[in-house]
Amino acid sequence: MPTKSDSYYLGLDLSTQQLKCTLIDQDHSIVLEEAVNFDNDLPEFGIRHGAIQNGNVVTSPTLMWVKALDILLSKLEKSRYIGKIKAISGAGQQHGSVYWSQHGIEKLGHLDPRLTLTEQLKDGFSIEQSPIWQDASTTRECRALEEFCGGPEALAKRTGSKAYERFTGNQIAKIYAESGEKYNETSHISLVSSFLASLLVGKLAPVDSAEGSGTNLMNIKTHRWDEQLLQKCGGDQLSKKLALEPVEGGDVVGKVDGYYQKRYGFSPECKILPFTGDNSATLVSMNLNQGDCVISLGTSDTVLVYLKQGEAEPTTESHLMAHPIDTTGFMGMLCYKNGSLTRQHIRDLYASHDWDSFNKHIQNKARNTDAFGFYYWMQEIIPFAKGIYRFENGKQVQEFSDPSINVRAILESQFLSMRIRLGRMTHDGKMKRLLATGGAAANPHILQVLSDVFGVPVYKQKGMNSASLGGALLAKYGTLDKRSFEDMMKNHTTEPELVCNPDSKETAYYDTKLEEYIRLESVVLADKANV
Ligand SMILES: Nc1ncnc2c1ncn2[C@@H]1O[C@H](COP(=O)(O)OP(=O)(O)O)[C@@H](O)[C@H]1O
Ligand SMILES: O=C(CO)[C@@H](O)[C@H](O)COP(=O)(O)O
Repeated sequence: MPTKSDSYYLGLDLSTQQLKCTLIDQDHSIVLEEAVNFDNDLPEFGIRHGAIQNGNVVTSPTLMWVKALDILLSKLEKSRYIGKIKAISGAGQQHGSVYWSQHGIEKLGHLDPRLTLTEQLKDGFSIEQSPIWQDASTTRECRALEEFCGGPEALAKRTGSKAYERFTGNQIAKIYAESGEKYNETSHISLVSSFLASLLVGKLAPVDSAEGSGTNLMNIKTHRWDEQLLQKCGGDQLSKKLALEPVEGGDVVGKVDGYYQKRYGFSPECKILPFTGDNSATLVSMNLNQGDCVISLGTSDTVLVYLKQGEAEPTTESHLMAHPIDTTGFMGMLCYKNGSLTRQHIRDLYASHDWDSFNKHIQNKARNTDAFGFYYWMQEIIPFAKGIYRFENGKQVQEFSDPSINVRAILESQFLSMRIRLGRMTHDGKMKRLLATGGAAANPHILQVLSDVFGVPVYKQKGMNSASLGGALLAKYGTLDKRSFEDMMKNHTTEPELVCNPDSKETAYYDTKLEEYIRLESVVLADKANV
């Protein structure tokens, strides 16, 4: 795509299934998008959907992420923009953690441009499998942390969230308790986002405060690590292993390491800005108006809102996170584990492994029976539940009278849960628009059901990946003398495009189903098998 700009900004996104990048020019036009898909491009790591699952323990090989960066950069090297990139920022899947050995940190500081990162960092980690956000194996550590703080509400008040299995502090607490030797061998701990920034800057990079709020270790008011929580989760050594206090979006971390200048031709002036969480970066990319709500349908499903100071109270089913650029504002978030992969599972069972057949079932709105389903195929986050439950005409059933009902039922169930819980998080604040993103937002039929359930129009942004676009915008933001995100976005914001309007008859139907959904969910939660 021809462009007159001489300044480019690169955003990366290391998410569950891929490493993606977006390059924008001075006017925020996207000039390049690239991706490395872990399952397709890196099968030698033995992953499925980017991860290795062993019961409730879910990890990704740290070196796979390093190799993905090698591949992505060699793709970028062929583009003519590389020497004109002024700054890089980006995002990572939230909560995942990386355990550097002393050897790894030393290697990172002396990278040899003749070799790949993979060759040099292959022995760089004290723990080779990084725990990721899908892990659900730290329930014991979660309850202990809540008890230590005086209960889930007290922890939520202090850190923005009650204890969650995937949150980094609880993951570290498990390693500290069960793998003492490995813990002692760990020189530094990064989050996925700060890990990617560290690779680029050639030294340990701090987390940003948005990422700090996904750990259960950072005080949500001061944006500083909470010494007592560090002590509880990782003993005396944790403060040293985290090494740096969280920083705010726009604070420069450093310049790109000489390795990337010599090997790929990056400018020595190219700045590295703090990396943030993928959801936080998505929020930045959308530049929300009052009444906007982001629905991300990626590997996870998330619901994101921008809450200004004074509008935000932590709850025990949603997350309050520091906003990546508004130091006094927040991102309110709901996160579901049974997102795209569970929809894919239902597609494979009931729609011949094919999205077109799945969409045909969505379009069949004949409601001959009153059907509800709850699809906690993987251990769900909200509510904490596991198993698949179906109800037809008020009675629990093994399978629906017409099994293809499962296709609409999973979508309705996912979106009703979001609508009900978003209402609780925002005290029934009226939403005017839903901004959809993530892999499943490519499917307009799914978005129509979303629009019908919420009764509001659904919009979509241009570009394939909003988290890496958010990263590119964060990169540009960090190069401005006078930092105002609003000013930066003025004249450059492309309005998202309308995908669908709600069908008022459908919305009226869903309005009558909210109470029944809540009742049946409580039946599911009361099931003894579901503990
Ligand atoms: N046409 C489609 N309809 C529904 N879901 C889709 C479609 N295309 C892709 N997806 C889903 O998108 C998911 C990947 O989402 P993405 O946001 O790229 O993942 P990541 O979490 O790695 O960022 C896939 O697992 C797939 O289920
Ligand atoms: O755990 C969370 C948020 O708390 C997830 O949303 C991860 O951040 C993974 O993101 P995707 O790969 O699904 O984008």
